[in-house]
Amino acid sequence: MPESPDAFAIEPSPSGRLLCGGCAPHDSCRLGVEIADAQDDKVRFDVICPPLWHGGPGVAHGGWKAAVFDDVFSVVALRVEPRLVTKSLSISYLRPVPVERPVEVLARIDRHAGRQWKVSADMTLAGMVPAIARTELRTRHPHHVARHEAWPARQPMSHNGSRAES
Ligand SMILES: CCCCCCCCCC(=O)SCCNC(=O)CCNC(=O)[C@H](O)C(C)(C)COP(=O)(O)OP(=O)(O)OC[C@H]1O[C@@H](n2cnc3c(N)ncnc32)[C@H](O)[C@@H]1OP(=O)(O)O
Repeated sequence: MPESPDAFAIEPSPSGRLLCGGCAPHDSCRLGVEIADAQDDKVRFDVICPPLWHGGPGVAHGGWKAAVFDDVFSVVALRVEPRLVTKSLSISYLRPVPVERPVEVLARIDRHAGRQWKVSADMTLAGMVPAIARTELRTRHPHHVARHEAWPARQPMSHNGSRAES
């Protein structure tokens, strides 16, 4: 019998990294995120924006920063709970971040009760804070992925044969 999609959980890679599904086969984070120091409820990350993720000339795309925050938030909480999803993500973009320059991100669990997690982080570069963010995570329901797979199949078809949003 095929394994349930909800059996999925992020486990350390062969080199001990916590990686998303897209990066796990490469055994490296394509966003440029590495754990520098981990304590119980906070983790410090060394991060370098690869040139691929530039937006304006020589500076990181805002979507890269968002993905970095989403990633580090999950890593902090994944060390306690392997089955998580992001419910909300809020970012303040305060300064540009140059590509290929080391930045530091410090993420901390502010609150955890039941399925609910609140985590926040600061990005720092040479004593400046170019971005801060906070998130709400949820521990996945046991059938989270299976429900999401079933949901599009229930949506009505549009005229061109694709499924309509509802
Ligand atoms: C480097 C280490 C690895 C890092 C990996 C990268 C990390 C990336 C993490 C992510 O980005 S996860 C992907 C982005 N997040 C999502 O796609 C989450 C989508 N949203 C949801 O699944 C739900 O909104 C959520 C589970 C967050 C809701 O949680 P809540 O606790 O606020 O609400 P609740 O569970 O009570 O569900 C609210 C409503 O949604 C419904 N629901 C919940 N889960 C569902 C599901 N799986 N399928 C369909 N409906 C669902 C639920 O029945 C209910 O419906 P009603 O309002 O009608 O009662």
